[in-house]
Amino acid sequence: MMGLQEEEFQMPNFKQLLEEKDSEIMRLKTLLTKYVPKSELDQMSNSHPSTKIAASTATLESPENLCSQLSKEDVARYSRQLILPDFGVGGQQKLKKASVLIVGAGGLGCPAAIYLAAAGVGTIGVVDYDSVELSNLHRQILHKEHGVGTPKSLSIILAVSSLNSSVKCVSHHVLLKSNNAEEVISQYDIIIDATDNVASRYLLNDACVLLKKPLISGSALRFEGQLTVYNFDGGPCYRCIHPSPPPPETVTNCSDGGVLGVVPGTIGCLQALEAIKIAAGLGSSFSGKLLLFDGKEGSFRKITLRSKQKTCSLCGDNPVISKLIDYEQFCGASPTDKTETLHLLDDCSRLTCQEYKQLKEDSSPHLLIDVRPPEEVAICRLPNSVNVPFSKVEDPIEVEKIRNYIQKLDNKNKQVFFICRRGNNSQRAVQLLEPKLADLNVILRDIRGGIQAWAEEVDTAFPIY
Ligand SMILES: Nc1ncnc2c1ncn2[C@@H]1O[C@H](COP(=O)(O)OP(=O)(O)OP(=O)(O)O)[C@@H](O)[C@H]1O
Ligand SMILES: [Zn+2]
Repeated sequence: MMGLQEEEFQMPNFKQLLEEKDSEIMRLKTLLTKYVPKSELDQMSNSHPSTKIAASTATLESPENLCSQLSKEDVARYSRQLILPDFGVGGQQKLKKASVLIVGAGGLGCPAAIYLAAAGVGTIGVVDYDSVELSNLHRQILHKEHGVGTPKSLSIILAVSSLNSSVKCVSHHVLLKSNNAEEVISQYDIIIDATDNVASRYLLNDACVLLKKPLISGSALRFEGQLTVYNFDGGPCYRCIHPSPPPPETVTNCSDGGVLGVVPGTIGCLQALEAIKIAAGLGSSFSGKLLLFDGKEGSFRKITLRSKQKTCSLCGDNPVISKLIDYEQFCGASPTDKTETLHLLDDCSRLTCQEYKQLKEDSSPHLLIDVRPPEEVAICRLPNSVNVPFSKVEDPIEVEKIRNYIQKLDNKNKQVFFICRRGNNSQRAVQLLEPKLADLNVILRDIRGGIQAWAEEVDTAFPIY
């Protein structure tokens, strides 16, 4: 390792040495074998080395030329990757010239950004409209406690530039939408999708196909992650694989499903790796392939995807999409819809947190059923609530249990309240149980906004998750 490093530090002297001694020419040629194809070197040996090498400088980017573009600091900083046989000075130069846009400064975007900066990608752009929250810090590892409340895109570029001040960092504090996506994306060579919603996936895919940019797509939920590269090297685009979006209610986000921080960390690093490979001219291992990572099993699987489709409405033979569309309408959900708010029940079947608080203070007999999963109930719960997870609310054993609780209530107007995290499943539970408990002459109601509204409106010391 040291040998190569030392030789590269001496590069500026090579030209002079070349004119003086043939032995030095041989030494230079040995070094050249690392960067110049053998056929080119053979041709060089038939004529005067100095002229041949000068000619090759223009076309082949000899190390002499390449190294003159890397500063002494660059050589020292990147020395461990400069000596990589398939990467070398040429790869480093390409990285330095490359620009990568990371859309989403969250669990995937943070690790991707920091590894790209460490590797020496010339320009890194970061897009995010959101600000740092405390619940981000377990996985969005470039944001800091003192940065809670600051724009995520700014927080990332501060971390990136303190690691590598030679990287040009650009913060785009915007929600990427149809009206601004092309303007931002067109400024970069490679795009990383580190977002968390379907509308953004289609938007990025369409913009990348229209602007002919490779798209490195990642996702992570619970213990599992996925990675693929779209619109690269003749491979499919996102629409080739998913011509239409999934129903919004079938999509789970990290805020509802949970995620272990290392999982997006792993996928974000792999996104950075693919970006580095593409930028350095090494290609990608995931065009038309999907990586499935299972953190619980500790397994990686790579499967082959459907190839690029001739019938694809975007990248096929007769495309019908020639400009960006309204993705919120297309997907039935906006990129900022973190949580759904359902209105399933009439007002008379709903209670506000304040009304419930009053009822408790009046010691009015009632039953409070918490329909969150036990993992969430273990985080926090209201006193005297019973837990019947929503997934089991129609289970005959659970229904029987609820009937027994109700029968033990000793007032005439038997009141049963349902609570969940945000007030959606509690409404669904009322709807499902009303017919099953009709014979008990009982009033079923839900608590609007759930535990979260309680924490925000009634008891601010109550945890929010
Ligand atoms: N169209 C978009 N334009 C800009 N930023 C986006 C867009 N879509 C998603 N994002 C950003 O992508 C990031 C994705 O991060 P991540 O999946 O880790 O979840 P989160 O939204 O920060 O957290 P949580 O889901 O826990 O609330 C978010 O910071 C979000 O603001
Ligand atoms: Zn396609």
